[in-house]
Amino acid sequence: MTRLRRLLQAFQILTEAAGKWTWVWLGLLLWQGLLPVGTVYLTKTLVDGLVVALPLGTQGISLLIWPVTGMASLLLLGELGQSALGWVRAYQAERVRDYISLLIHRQSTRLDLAFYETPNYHDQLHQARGEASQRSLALLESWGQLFQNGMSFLSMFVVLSTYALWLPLLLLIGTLPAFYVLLVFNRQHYRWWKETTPERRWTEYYDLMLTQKVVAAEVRIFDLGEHFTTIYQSIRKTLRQQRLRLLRNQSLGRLGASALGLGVSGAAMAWMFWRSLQGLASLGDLALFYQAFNRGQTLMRSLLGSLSEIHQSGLFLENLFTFLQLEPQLQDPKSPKPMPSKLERGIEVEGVYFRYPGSQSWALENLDLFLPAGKFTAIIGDNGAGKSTLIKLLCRFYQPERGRILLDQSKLEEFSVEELRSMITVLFQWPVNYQATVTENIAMGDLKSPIEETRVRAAAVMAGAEETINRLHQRYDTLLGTAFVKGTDLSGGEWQRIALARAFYRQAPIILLDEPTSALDPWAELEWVSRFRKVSEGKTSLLITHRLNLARHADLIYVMRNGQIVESGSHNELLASSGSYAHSWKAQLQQQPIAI
Ligand SMILES: Nc1ncnc2c1ncn2[C@@H]1O[C@H](COP(=O)(O)OP(=O)(O)OP(=O)(O)O)[C@@H](O)[C@H]1O
Repeated sequence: MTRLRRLLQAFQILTEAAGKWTWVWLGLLLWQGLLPVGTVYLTKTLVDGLVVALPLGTQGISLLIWPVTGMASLLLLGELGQSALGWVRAYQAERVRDYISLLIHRQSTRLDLAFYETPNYHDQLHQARGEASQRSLALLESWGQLFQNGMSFLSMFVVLSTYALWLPLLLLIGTLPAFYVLLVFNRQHYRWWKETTPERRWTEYYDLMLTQKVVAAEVRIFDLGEHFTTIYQSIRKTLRQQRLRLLRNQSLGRLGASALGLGVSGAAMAWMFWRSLQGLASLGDLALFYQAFNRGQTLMRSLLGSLSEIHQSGLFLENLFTFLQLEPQLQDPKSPKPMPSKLERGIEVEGVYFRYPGSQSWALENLDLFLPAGKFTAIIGDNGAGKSTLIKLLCRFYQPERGRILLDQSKLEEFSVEELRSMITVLFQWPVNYQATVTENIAMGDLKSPIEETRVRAAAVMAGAEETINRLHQRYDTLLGTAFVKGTDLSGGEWQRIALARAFYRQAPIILLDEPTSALDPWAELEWVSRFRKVSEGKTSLLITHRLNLARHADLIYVMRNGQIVESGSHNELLASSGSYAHSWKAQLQQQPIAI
């Protein structure tokens, strides 16, 4: 029942994708489906006409004019129908492929970030994406064939039942073993395909390691090419052997089933010859029977073949539907609170505990902190202290397991996720280098409104990216990245400035920056921080950094360790308290006299 519902769902997707062309397609299939019975009848008329006309010599020609003209017209119309069907199918195929990609892409961006943390999600995505459009098209094709061949078979069924009712049944029985073999193989193949998803994803991973620019330099210097190739080939070998074994078993099964089918048609033909020898059937009857039985058998085979294809495609499409039905866990409340346009009090994090999905250890453990509205706060801390995790929670990519985060005294989950995120601009620790022009790279910070050149330039100035941009051959119109023709690459620090400009382009009241200067030199860093103070005036900003030189400019500094705040205060207060901040500050002074 579920399977039937799934098949109807798949059909619905296909009609949504192809629109009115689905009906044109069905009309053409009906037409093509009815053609064979017409041909069979005309063959009988022609043969019977020939039997009468031949003894009359040339005078008998008039008896043959209609059957011959009819036959020629049918053949011509058949060809026309076939060409039209080919075109409509190609059109549908394109639409269906794009529509399914659209569904998958929309769903991928709708789901929580947490989904990306689990291998299960990647398997599901791989399964949904890998075969979805291919299988939907196969389903479309199979339905078409089922419909067309079903029509033809029904008409042949009527023709054959005029000789004996058991003949069509014999056709059915002769094809059943082959159908059974197909069903069994479909299941085996699907099970194998699903179970080996992780292996196939590993091969994709090694393929990327061998072909992508980001890893090309390391692969060469550490001579990893042969290592990755060997692993790739070894996984592929196992997969290949398993699949070939499945195919070999299927071929053997199919061979046995076909032999049985041949036996059945031989018996039916023998019966008909016997009848004609007894004078119970004319020559035309014999020709009609031969054609009808022969075609009937082919039709029956492809009919059952289509059913088996539908069964198989249904199995594969199950993954697409499972994926499309995944629901984000972070849902908007029924009636979200209106978002304040400006923060009055600030953001409070109270007793927050958080573990990443599947992880046993706390990334944040009883975290308490306050980001005052309109102030510049900095967090410093060891690697793995939980600083980036805090940013992810503030953006509501995840939900704390315990504790709460308040924005102007309302819990984050009381707001709509989209509205909350539009209040925040973020520079992540590893920003994305988009293969797009400089303007687009910056304007991607806020594509909700049309791109404004003046805003783009202002953001570039704020991020200290203008000098770099002015050096580029087409300035703001230069395509960044080298994956496409005419693209230009930037240095790590230059890319970071572009990403920062993107963050500034979005004029949001909350600014979260995760190590924004990690790729900048110390001189640029100091210049950057004084500019940032001006840019962020009146905004609630949080800076995560390992550089005490930057943190010291903040109104409030937190020191984080093992998911907790261990020290807090202004630069001077922290120095006076002689804790780990003061200790690190002194150590840094001794090591980096130039940077201060
Ligand atoms: N996606 C993840 N899944 C599981 N654990 C994670 C994930 N991301 C981070 N962690 C773990 O959570 C803890 C906090 O990580 P986080 O990235 O917040 O540290 P951080 O303070 O930003 O470190 P760094 O200074 O190195 O950037 C670490 O122990 C880390 O191993």
